[in-house]
Amino acid sequence: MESLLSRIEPFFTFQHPSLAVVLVTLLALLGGYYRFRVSPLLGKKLPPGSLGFPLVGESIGFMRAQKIDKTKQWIDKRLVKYGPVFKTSLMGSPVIVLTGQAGNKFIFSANDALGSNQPVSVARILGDHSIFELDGKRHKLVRGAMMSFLRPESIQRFVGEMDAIVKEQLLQELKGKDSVQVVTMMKKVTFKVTCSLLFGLPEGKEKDALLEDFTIALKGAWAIPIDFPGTIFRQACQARDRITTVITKLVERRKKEMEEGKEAPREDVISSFLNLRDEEDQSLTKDEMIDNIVSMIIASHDTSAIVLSLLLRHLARDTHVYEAVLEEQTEISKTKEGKDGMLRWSNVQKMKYTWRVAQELMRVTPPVFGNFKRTTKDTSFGGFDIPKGWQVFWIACATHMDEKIFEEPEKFDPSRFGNPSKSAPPYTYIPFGAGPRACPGVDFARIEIMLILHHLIINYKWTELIPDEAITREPMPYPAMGLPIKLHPRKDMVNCN
Ligand code: HEM
Repeated sequence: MESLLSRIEPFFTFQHPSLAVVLVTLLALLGGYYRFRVSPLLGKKLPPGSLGFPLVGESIGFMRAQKIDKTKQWIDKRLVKYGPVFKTSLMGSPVIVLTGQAGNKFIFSANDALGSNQPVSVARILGDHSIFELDGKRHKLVRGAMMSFLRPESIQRFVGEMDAIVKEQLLQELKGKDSVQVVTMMKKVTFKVTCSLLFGLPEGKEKDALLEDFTIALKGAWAIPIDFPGTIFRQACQARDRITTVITKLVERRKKEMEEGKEAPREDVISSFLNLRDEEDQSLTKDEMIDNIVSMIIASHDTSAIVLSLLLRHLARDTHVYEAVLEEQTEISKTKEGKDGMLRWSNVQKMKYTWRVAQELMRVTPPVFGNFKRTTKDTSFGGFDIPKGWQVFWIACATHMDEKIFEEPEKFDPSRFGNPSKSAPPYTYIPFGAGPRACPGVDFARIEIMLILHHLIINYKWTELIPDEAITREPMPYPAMGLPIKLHPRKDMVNCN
């Protein structure tokens, strides 16, 4: 009997135990996928669209379109095929794209079905405690600390200081040069302004290395989240780790100085974070501070650098707008308020036409293409179900280039702004987002952009060295070759204000 049993072959045998492990794992994954991804969707009316391949989704096509500045076309193709609400999958998450004024209003107004939650790659770079990930009381607490520096009343106090940093940096970047690469220069200047005014970061090699790491980290924030040697995402994660080390040292040094009773020359974001207490009198954790410092640096310097680079590109091509900006800035330079020759808040308030040019530029080429929210519960919009846990994506160009909202949208026309008869309806002009999570840095950015442009146009005319240089999005829209320009000085930078 025993020998008989030993001769009976089981119905199915595994020659290799590892094969069994693989099969069981696959079945478990499929079971999990069905239970968590498929079964909650049964019976729901999802918007039309394609989720593409697992994990990768439609990210490759989307990113390719970004690279050649054809993202609007990528969106338009889906708008035509599926309508104003459609589904896709980007950067590792299923996404519902909402377009148009109603879609924007649904996303931007206080809506308890929508929370903040970025795609996997963005969250890894900004950190789990970033303001972009926070909701409710914690979001209000951190945003309040940032706003204490970014509201107009606070900025007014340091416009002169900002002007001095801008002049010094421009002088350093431009002195003795007859050509310059605009993108690199603008990144350096805006990084210096952010780091000095908001964080008191000292000059030196560490600061230069930090700028390079921020550039790498930002590229990876919108990459496919494959953490494998050589991928953009892996490089970005490594850059983020190096950034964490530097900022941790900075926070610890400042904490020690505060404990020793040494006051910072001026209160900045780090000291404000260190002094912050929640309703239970608890301070922010170290990770909360680091993630929010990183988020603020990423949110602030690259966006302003883009607007400035694109402004210089536009002004080199559009003589009419260039002359009008020059005229306004020349007038302002004659009536500077500060006895020290620095521009002040009131001077910048007079730069009305120049700011309208920047606003029109951000309509045509929004620096932030769009952003993600995540549903905290099942919800619906436009007759479609949006399941809990899905990403919802708003897109600026979908309303910015809509001819029903902006007459002749392809035409560059700064007079759209400041003309009440042409003013855009709510939730349609959204380069800074809208609602309770709208960009808190809008005034900081406006002042910084106006100051930098003032000094450049008062001192130089410029021409592009690469005619018709294209735009690429990485994910921000930069001139593809960094916008090299030839400088034609009006007078010596050193003698001018
Ligand atoms: C031209 C420059 C800028 C543009 C176009 C811009 C655009 C935006 C956009 C579109 C959002 C997202 C809104 C949303 O998701 O609903 C945002 C958020 C944010 N921006 Fe800006 N930004 C600029 C400059 C700045 C500056 C200079 C700072 C800081 C000094 C800053 C700090 C932030 C922060 C902290 C958030 C998160 C707000 C929150 O979640 O409550 N930004 N910005």
